[in-house]
Amino acid sequence: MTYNIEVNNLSLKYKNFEALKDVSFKLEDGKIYGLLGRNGAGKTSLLSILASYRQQTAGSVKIAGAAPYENAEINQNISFHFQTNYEEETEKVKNMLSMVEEYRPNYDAEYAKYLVELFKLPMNKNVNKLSKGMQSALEVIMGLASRSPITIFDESYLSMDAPTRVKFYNELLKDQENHPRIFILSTHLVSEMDYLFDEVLILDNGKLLLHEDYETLISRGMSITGNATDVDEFVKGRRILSSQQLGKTKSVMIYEERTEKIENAADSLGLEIGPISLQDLFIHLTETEDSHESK
Ligand SMILES: Nc1ncnc2c1ncn2[C@@H]1O[C@H](COP(=O)(O)OP(=O)(O)OP(=O)(O)O)[C@@H](O)[C@H]1O
Repeated sequence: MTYNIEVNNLSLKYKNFEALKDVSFKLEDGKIYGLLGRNGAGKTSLLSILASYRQQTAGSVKIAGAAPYENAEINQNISFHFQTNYEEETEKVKNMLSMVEEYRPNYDAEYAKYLVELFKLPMNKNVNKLSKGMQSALEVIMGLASRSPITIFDESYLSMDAPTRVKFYNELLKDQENHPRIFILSTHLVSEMDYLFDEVLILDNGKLLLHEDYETLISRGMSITGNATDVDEFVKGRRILSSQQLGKTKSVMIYEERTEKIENAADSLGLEIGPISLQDLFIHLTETEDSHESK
């Protein structure tokens, strides 16, 4: 069975506040999705609906062709991991993992053991006695070892130190190759994690701003650098994301497909075309009025 996700015209209201507005997209088996958005954009709200922690106010969600809410068969195949408060959790690490094994049909105990050693987690320690980073590692281990067809990490790696996060990224890519499934990774660590994504979804104020293949998205942005007058002439009428000037040299980021025509035009003016990062695109595409004012 393939666990593709289809979301149509999804909306969510908390009393009168509309956290998600008419969101539609499709996610396919075997891909890693990056879910980006400014604080309060609606990422956790959306993920909570996909994982059936919440029910939408309007619209539909279909997973493997059926509505997931209160559907036990589907829900046992969706792992949702977020920054959990484990203050009250007095179980030992090994017991937590045994509990996960019981309700995740694809759980691989051998793989979990390997991950526990990789992340150096003490099996016999109570979960509430672990450091924050170790608790994050436990979340990640539970998520990876469950091998759920849909695995969602909502910033669950945030407390890990940088080397541990890299271990997680490497492991995620390795395991995705051997056991492909849908991963959804919500993150603010855009520049650090962008290489993991097959596709990117950006939420902005509860709306889906874009859903694109990573490579296509990156090829849509570029920086144009050169003599300020020539750069200004070149970018006239194009979608400008940002601009910087140092003396007579100007660099402008634009949002437009990098075609041969553009390359030739820039070349004839002696302008340099450079790539821009997903982080740059994300920052400028989700810029608000107040961030313009603070410039
Ligand atoms: N239980 C709730 N009751 C009322 N409003 C809520 C509730 N949960 C979230 N919201 C609001 O919904 C909006 C979206 O919140 P959400 O947590 O989904 O955003 P997010 O993109 O995950 O943010 P962050 O990056 O800061 O974690 C915010 O304005 C938030 O205040």
